[in-house]
Amino acid sequence: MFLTHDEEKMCNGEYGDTVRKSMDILVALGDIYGAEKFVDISSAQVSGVSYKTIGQAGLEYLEDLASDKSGYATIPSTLNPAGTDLDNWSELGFPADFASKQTDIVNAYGQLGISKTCTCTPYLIGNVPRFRDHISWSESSAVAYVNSVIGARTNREGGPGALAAAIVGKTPLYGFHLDENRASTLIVDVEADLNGADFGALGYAVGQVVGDGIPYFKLNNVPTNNDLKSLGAALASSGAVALYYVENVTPEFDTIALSNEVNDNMAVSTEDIKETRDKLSTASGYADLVCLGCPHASLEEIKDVANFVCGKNISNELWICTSINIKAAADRMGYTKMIENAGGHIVQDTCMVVAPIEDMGYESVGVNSAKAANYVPSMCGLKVIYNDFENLIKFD
Ligand SMILES: C[C@@](O)(CCOP(=O)(O)O)CC(=O)O
Ligand code: SF4
Repeated sequence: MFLTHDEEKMCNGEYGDTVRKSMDILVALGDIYGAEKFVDISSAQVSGVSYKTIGQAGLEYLEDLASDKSGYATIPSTLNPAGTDLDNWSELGFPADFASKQTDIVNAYGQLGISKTCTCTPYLIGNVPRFRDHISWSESSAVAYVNSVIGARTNREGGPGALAAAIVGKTPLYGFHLDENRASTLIVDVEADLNGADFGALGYAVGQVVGDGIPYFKLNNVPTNNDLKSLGAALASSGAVALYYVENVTPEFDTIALSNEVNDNMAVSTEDIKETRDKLSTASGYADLVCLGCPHASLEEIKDVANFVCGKNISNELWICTSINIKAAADRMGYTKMIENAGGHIVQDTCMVVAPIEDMGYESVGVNSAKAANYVPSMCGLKVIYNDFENLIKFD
């Protein structure tokens, strides 16, 4: 890999040990993937935050890096969801020993200069790259969104790679950073009219077929940003999708998307969507915990749930997961009160997959996210029911 004089100094430790270690990771990635040089980036999004997923070894690695005090994030950078609501963990029933480890992890990231905003939808709250910006993001659903809906450029980074990029402010130039690798590989004709959880089912079904390719959707409906958030998350979880196009909707659908001839096609019917929806559930009836907000909920999604539950009594447990910022906006709008008065909670910083819900007495989880339906059984060992939120919430 070609290195500038300054990049060589970073590699030689002239900017301190944390920068040197970060360059080691980035140069290794660049060598593996055949990058010719580095590119400057404008944003980082760092996964590997929950104590459930990185454990004691991850905590010690971060504390070690932070204690050196020789390297800090040089660009706007946010964190992926943590394993607890960082402020209200006790009221919500999170185990105290887990919460304490979780706080230590987030504090170590904070000492490294990463914003302690823990969310998988940073594009809703201020970590918002511009069209064609080079960035380094690691949450797979956020990668799919930012590449596809915003048109920024990122690979599906791992947590350590994104952290290293946040500190150095650069990433190796390869893969999805290059226009030549952003052409679509599969045309998807969607014959079904889609609503709500259908978008996740579509993403799940197509992700299984396309793998790490780039699907190009022809839809009957004009999707909302929330629909695109669900679609991309599902594509990135059943497949390894980093980028998709929707005809007449997402940037570059009429330019880069079709710059190579696409020979693969698939059609998705109403019956396919129904079958996929059914397949995503491993239980029936009502779940004891309904957990919405995968990826983290937008204010509009919270508003819809608030209006739906207002004035009623919810008899299963309800969490709507989101960022601290959207929670604050929901508080001010009165949505939080409406949901709490009905017996539900807005839970910030965490989610049903990275929280230790399997240790909190729950057995089945109701979700309207195909990504969550895919991961809750494997990462939490719990049963899952996939449906629109209106069909998951039970009232007295
Ligand atoms: C499942 C996921 O959304 C959350 C867990 O990731 P992590 O704990 O931040 O590494 C990660 C991903 O899909 O990129
Ligand atoms: S599992 Fe869903 S809610 Fe949790 S971090 Fe991933 S996308 Fe966000």
